[in-house]
Amino acid sequence: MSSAAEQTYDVVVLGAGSTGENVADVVVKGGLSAVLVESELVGGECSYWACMPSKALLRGTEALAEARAVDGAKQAVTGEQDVAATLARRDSFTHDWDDSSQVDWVEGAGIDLLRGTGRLAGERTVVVTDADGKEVRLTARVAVAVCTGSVGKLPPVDGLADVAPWGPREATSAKEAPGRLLILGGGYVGCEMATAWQALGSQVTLLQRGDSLLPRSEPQAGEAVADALRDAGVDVRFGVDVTAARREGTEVVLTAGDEEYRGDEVLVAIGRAARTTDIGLDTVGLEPGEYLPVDDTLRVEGLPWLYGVGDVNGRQLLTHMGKYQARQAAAAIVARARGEQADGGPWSPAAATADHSATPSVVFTAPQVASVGRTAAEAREAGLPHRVVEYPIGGVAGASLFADGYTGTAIAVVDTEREVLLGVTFVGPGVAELLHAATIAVVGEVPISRLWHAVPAYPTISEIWLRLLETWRDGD
Ligand SMILES: Cc1cc2nc3c(=O)[nH]c(=O)nc-3n(C[C@H](O)[C@H](O)[C@H](O)COP(=O)(O)OP(=O)(O)OC[C@H]3O[C@@H](n4cnc5c(N)ncnc54)[C@H](O)[C@@H]3O)c2cc1C
Ligand SMILES: NC(=O)c1ccc[n+]([C@@H]2O[C@H](COP(=O)([O-])OP(=O)(O)OC[C@H]3O[C@@H](n4cnc5c(N)ncnc54)[C@H](O)[C@@H]3O)[C@@H](O)[C@H]2O)c1
Repeated sequence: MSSAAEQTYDVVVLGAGSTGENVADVVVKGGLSAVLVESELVGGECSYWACMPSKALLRGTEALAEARAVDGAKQAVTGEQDVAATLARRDSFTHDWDDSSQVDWVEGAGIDLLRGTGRLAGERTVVVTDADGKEVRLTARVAVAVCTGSVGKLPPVDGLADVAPWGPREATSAKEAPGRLLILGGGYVGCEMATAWQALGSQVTLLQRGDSLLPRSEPQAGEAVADALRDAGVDVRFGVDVTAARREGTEVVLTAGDEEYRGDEVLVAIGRAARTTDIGLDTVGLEPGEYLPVDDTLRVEGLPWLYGVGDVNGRQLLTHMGKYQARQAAAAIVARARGEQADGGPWSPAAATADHSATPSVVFTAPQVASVGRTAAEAREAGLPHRVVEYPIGGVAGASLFADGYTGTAIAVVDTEREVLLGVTFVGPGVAELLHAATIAVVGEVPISRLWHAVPAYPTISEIWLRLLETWRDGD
């Protein structure tokens, strides 16, 4: 018999990252009671070891590059980036890894917080163990939302675990730049962290297994980022399959075929795995370690009381998509608690439809890569009739004002039958803020004929939209 204290809520949310916070907030606004269970910091990876610190590390370099690209302004840039001040600014964004302000927000939102490690213990039940081993048994009247996120994967490389490799957490929270940084993986994390640490003083070697960076993006994006990293001094290597790792003194040595790569630290950034190995999935008939299999209302198939939201379902590993899923899942939970329907039909109020074909993302490299929807390769795989339209962003007046010698590319994938946009990618400085217009066009399936009436202000970089439309009309 357990002597655990017992508490009952309408909704139990396991994991108080950006996703869990939003599920709890929306169900409480919908009139339900909710408890958030958190084993580490309220706010999760995004606030402390992912989006916020990484973007804070990158922003100073970007601002300097922007100033240096404008004659008249560049003459005022007479010094180098201040690394200590950059790291201090990063620390201010993570509140020195103190979550009190987020705890205040949780309390203000009318959500209860329970600190400890939660595990499912059968239907609608979560047992939470705190640091002293004390247990609380939580029962959910309506739903349990699992929002435990993801963790960095470690490849099966001999000796890698013994060299104390960095993961994204170490790379975003390091207190100084390592002299030589090896990075395994040329995806989002690898490219952003190579950009950041090379600028902050490390000699970075980026080892990618395949033959391109950012392989899920349009190829032009990976090529532009690889060229820019090389120009910045990063040693970018493709086709590298690391098979062994060891430390020689303080030095890390990676072996790949006949090659050896030496550094002071190695960052492993080869993708993520579901954080579900030890959350009691076996007690409800699910496989530990797997992403949670959910429908479009984020409900786990076959378990009508269980939801899997955010990174933990593996649909789209992005903060804004986790928060979107949280809003949709919470809407489904509230509707169902009221006895209403939440059928999960495309674009309905409780469905995360955008996960499939309209996900926006920005890689904060230099140049930035901002994209939404399908790439040409994805349109091809989906069997959609399409044409690719491309235009150099430097050709518009707003871009040439933004930076002398602006180079960048815009790529639109157009559905040739329906004449709507399937996807858009912008590669270039300052393109992140162009993305939402593209997201609206893709989500709204705005016909090309109507887009001609969406007139970009002159002289902004958004005039790229006109050039894309003209290129489409003129058949390339
Ligand atoms: C370096 C890096 C940079 C990134 N940059 C961006 C970016 O710029 N933009 C973007 O959109 N995305 C970015 N991402 C992705 C983004 O960080 C994730 O998509 C997002 O954090 C997922 O949020 P989540 O709430 O689903 O999971 P998490 O943030 O991982 O939160 C899960 C929470 O659950 C808690 N938890 C886990 N297990 C238990 C348990 N058993 N009991 C109690 N609590 C538990 C954890 O402690 C954690 O607080 C980045 C990722 C990385 C690694
Ligand atoms: N700006 C952002 O929005 C942002 C930033 C960082 C991370 N993220 C999110 O976090 C996720 C995880 O990022 P990530 O960079 O870890 O994963 P990723 O999937 O983006 O990239 C991993 C890369 O590692 C390569 N790889 C795999 N195994 C390898 C090996 N053994 N050796 C060398 N290379 C190998 C892959 O080819 C791939 O390009 C991203 O997919 C994204 O969803 C988003």
